[in-house]
Amino acid sequence: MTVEQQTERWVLVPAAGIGARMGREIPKQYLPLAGHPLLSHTLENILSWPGIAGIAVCVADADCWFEALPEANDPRIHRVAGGAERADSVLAGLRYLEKHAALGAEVLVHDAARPCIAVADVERLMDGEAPHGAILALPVSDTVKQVRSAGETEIERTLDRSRIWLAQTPQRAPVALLRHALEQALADGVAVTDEASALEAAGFSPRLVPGSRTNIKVTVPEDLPLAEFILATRRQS
Ligand SMILES: Nc1ccn([C@@H]2O[C@H](COP(=O)(O)OP(=O)(O)OP(=O)(O)O)[C@@H](O)[C@H]2O)c(=O)n1
Ligand SMILES: C[C@](O)(CO)[C@H](O)COP(=O)(O)O
Repeated sequence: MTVEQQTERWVLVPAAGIGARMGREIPKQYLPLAGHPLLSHTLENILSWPGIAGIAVCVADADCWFEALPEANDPRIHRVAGGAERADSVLAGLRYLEKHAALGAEVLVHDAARPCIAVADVERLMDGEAPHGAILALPVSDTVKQVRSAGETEIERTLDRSRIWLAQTPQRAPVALLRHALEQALADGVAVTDEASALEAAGFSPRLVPGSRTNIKVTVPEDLPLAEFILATRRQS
């Protein structure tokens, strides 16, 4: 008889951003969404995911809102100091996990700003092995244009959209592998806007798992009513 070893699984939530594109006084993760702070929705959602050992939430040093969230008292939730950029916050969280999670543990990195993630999508992402990482993503459905440089509006060419996917979170990887890859990528000056970018820079090819359009990243003011609509529709179904 073989005894299956269950890999310990943690969630890391980067929540130390300032939400500049939202243009409000307080960071977007604390703005009210359907009567509760946005981050409360995200954490409530994560707390319902199956088989999660703990959740490291990376918040800014000067954050004075986190402790007021009801979820902050949940014993599975651990507050970690974030960093200047998203990648710095994730790296701080990974270093925390290397001290507190079991050896060989896996992490699901999920943006605080994505409160509408569906549990069924997370379960699909967690299905099977992912030794080199796996991410939720969406194949693009629009025609994709490229310009010569950022800010320009003159089209240079149309890209082959059959090969283009939009990255979402959660993004899954072994903690140690991702920590090494992210540290190296930052040291090499690689632009790391998600976890997969760091793994790619290290020569790995993380797997794409089709996600859902409803897993929006709340970024600009128009996203708030959209997120409220998605959450309300889900409660009714
Ligand atoms: N130094 C940072 C910057 C971002 N994030 C987090 O990374 C996620 C995705 O980033 P984004 O949506 O870009 O959030 P902000 O950086 O806050 O937004 P903006 O770029 O508009 O300032 C968010 O949950 C955000 O809180 C973080 O933990 N640490
Ligand atoms: C990680 C991410 O949500 C995947 O789409 C995204 O890259 C975060 O980017 P941002 O520049 O921090 O908005």
